Amino acid sequence: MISTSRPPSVNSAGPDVDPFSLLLRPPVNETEHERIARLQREADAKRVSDSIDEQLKADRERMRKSKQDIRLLLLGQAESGKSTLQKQFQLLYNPSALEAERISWRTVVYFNIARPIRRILEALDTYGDSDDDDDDLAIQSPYGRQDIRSASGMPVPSSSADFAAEEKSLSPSQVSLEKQLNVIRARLAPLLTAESSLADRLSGGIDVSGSGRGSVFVRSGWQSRSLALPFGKARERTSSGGRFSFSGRASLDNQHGNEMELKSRTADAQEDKLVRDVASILSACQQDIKDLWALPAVKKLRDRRRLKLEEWAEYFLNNIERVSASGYIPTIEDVLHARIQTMGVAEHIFDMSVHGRTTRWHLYDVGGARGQRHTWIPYFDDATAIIFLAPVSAFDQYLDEDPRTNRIDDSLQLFKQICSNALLKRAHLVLFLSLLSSITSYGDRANDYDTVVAYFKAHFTQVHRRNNENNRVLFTHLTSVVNTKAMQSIITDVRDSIFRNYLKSAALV
Ligand SMILES: Nc1nc2c(ncn2[C@@H]2O[C@H](COP(=O)(O)OP(=O)(O)OP(=O)(O)O)[C@@H](O)[C@H]2O)c(=O)[nH]1
Ligand SMILES: [Mg+2]
Repeated sequence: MISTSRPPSVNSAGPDVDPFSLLLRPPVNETEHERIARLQREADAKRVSDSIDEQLKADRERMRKSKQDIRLLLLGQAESGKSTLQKQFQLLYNPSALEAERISWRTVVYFNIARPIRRILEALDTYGDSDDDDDDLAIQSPYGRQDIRSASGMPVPSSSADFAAEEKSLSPSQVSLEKQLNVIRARLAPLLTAESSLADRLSGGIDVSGSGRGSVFVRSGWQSRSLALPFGKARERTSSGGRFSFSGRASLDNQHGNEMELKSRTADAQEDKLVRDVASILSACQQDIKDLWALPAVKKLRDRRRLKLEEWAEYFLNNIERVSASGYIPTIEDVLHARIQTMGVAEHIFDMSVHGRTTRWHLYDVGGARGQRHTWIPYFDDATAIIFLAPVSAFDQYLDEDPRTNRIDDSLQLFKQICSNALLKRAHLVLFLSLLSSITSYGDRANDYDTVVAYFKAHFTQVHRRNNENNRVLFTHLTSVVNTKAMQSIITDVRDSIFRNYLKSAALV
C-alpha cells in the first residue's frame, strides 16, 4: 500500500480557521526572547506601512490640490518683458522675497554697465567721429554699417588707428577726440576685463550657442547661488515664496540642493571678491564713464543709429553716479530695469487670496530666445492662462539671435502659433502690448505714438481672430512693464479675469 504524506495544509485546521491568522500565529515553542524580537519586528513593519500610507495620502491630497492650482505662462520673444512682469508679480504678492534678493542683482547691474561701455567703445573704434552721412545702410542693419561693409567685401577698419590711416588726415577735433578716447580706454580697461568674469559668474560658465551677440543666459535660481551681504558676509537665499525649479519640471531635490549649496559656498568667496573689485573699478572710473557717455561723438552715433543701446543700458548709464557709489545696493527700480536673459523655464509660486479664496499660482517665466522655445511645450497641457508679451516699440528692431528677422514679424508669428495651439485652446489669453522705449521715427516718417500702437494692436487682434476656433476672448493691455504704478492695477485686473475664467471652467468640469 502506498501511503502519501501531504504537507500540512493551512486548511487542515478546519474550515472555520482564518488561514492568515494561522500563518501569523507565533511558533508554539517560542521563547520569551524570540517573542520580544518578533513583537519589535511587527511594530517596525507597522510603522513603515503606516508611513507609506501617510505618504500616499499626502501625495493624493497634493495631487488633488495641485489640480486646482492656477498655472500662468508668461510667453513672448526675448526681451519682451516676461521676467520684468514676473518681478512685478513678485513685488505685488511676495515683496519680501524681491527685497531679499536686491543685493544679488548688483552683479547684473554691473554687467549691464560694462557691456554697453564695450559697445560704445567698439562703435567709436569703427566709426570714430566720422561725419559721413551715409545713414541708410546703418538703419537697415541692426549692426550698422560694419555689417554691410563686411557683406559687400569692403574693408572694415578694426580700430580708430585704422580709421586714421583710411581717412589719411584727421581734423584737429578728431585728434583731440582720439587723445581723450585713448585716456578713457586705458582707464576703463579693467572694467572691460571684468565684464567676462561677470558674464561667467551669471551664466555659471554656460555658453548658449546661436543665441546672438554674446548673450548671457541665467537659469532660474541664480540668485540663490550666493547673497553677498553689504557687511561682506555671504548668506544663502531662502526662497520664502518664490520657489525655484529647473526646466523640464525637475524640482530641486535635497541631494541636488546640497550639491548646489556646496558649489555656491565655494563660489561665494570668489563672487564677493569679483563684486568688490568691480565696485571699486566703477567708483574709480565714474568720471570716465560720464565723460564717455557725454561725448558729442557718442550722441552723434546714437542719433545716426550706428550705435543702438537698449533702454536698460541707457538707464544704468544715466544713473552711473548712484550705481557706482560705494555701498551701492540696487533699488527695486534698478532690479526692474536690470536685464539678464532667462534660460529654460523658471517657476515662481505665490499663494493668492482672491475674493476670500486662497489659490496657489504657479507663474512660469520662460526664456524667449528662439533656442529656448522648445522648453515651453511641457507646460502647455495644464496651463490655466497665458500672458503673451509683444513689445510694439520694437518694430524697427531685429532679433538678436537672427539679425534677418524683424522683431514684430517674429512676435506676430509666435502669437499665431500660441493662438492656434491645440494644447492651449482652453487657456485664458491675455495680450500685453508693451512699450519698451519711446517710439522712434522710421526713416523720414514721423510716427506718432497712438498711430503706431493702434496699427500693431490691429495686427495682433487680426491674428487672434483668424486663429480662434474656440471663440476665446482676447484681453489686451497696453503698458510699459517697468511702470510699477500702472502694472499693479493691470496685474490685479488680469488676476481677476484669470480667476473668473478659472472658476467658470472649474464649474464646467
Ligand atoms: N521701458 C520698458 N522697459 C521694459 C519693459 N519690459 C521690459 N523692459 C526692459 O527690457 C529688458 C528686458 O526685459 P526682460 O523682462 O528681461 O525680457 P524677457 O522677456 O524676460 O527676455 P528673455 O528672458 O530673454 O526671454 C529689461 O531690462 C527691462 O527693464 C517695458 O514694458 N517698458
Ligand atoms: Mg526673462
